[in-house]
Amino acid sequence: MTTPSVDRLPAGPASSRTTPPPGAAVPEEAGPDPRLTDGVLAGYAGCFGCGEESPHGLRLRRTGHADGVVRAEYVVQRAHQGAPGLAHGGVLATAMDEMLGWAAWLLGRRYVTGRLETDFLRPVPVGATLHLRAWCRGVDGRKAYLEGEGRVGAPDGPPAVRAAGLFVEVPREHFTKERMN
Ligand SMILES: CCCCCCCCCC(=O)SCCNC(=O)CCNC(=O)[C@H](O)C(C)(C)COP(=O)(O)OP(=O)(O)OC[C@H]1O[C@@H](n2cnc3c(N)ncnc32)[C@H](O)[C@@H]1OP(=O)(O)O
Repeated sequence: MTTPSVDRLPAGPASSRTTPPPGAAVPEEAGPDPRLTDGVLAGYAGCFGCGEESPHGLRLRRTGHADGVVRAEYVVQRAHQGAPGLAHGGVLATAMDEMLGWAAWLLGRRYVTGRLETDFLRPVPVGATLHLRAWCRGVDGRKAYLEGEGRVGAPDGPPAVRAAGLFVEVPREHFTKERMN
């Protein structure tokens, strides 16, 4: 069995709900502002995507950002399997959610995922390093439109996952009002 050629797929997974409307501008990157987080999310160690205290988490490691593109690496762990030896699709979607979230927060406002769309292009083995990137395609009021991809083995390796998301700006209280403890 062969892996389908990604060249025959559409350029991105975006539906109309994750495509910025005409005229939506891409704002200047504001950089992570510690005042936005109030200690709630900045480098939150318990984060399943990036936290060091999440034992089975993805532990995404940011490798930098420039020109509006944030980059990270993710090494697929045994705890992240779906089929034997291969990453679970939901885990890969989580990695993309995290990446798009970072790209949104770099705009200098608080965002949460409203909608996440994912294309899975090829299987990703346990032990492989996924090279991830994400960027903003536009902002329209409270809505930010993000895109990203993950490539296997190298930044220019074969694409394994692509995502598009709609993130919605929320007030600080969003992160405290529904907490159970
Ligand atoms: C340094 C920190 C780094 C952080 C990285 C974090 C990465 C991880 C990110 C996450 O996973 S966040 C957790 C998962 N997401 C959530 O828990 C969000 C749960 N949903 C909500 O809280 C609310 O539904 C939400 C804040 C998204 C929207 O509710 P609101 O009442 O504030 O707004 P509203 O429903 O009026 O929607 C605002 C606009 O967004 C649109 N919208 C909202 N959800 C949508 C959706 N799913 N699809 C399409 N459009 C959507 C909606 O139509 C509307 O468009 P218009 O302004 O044009 O009318």
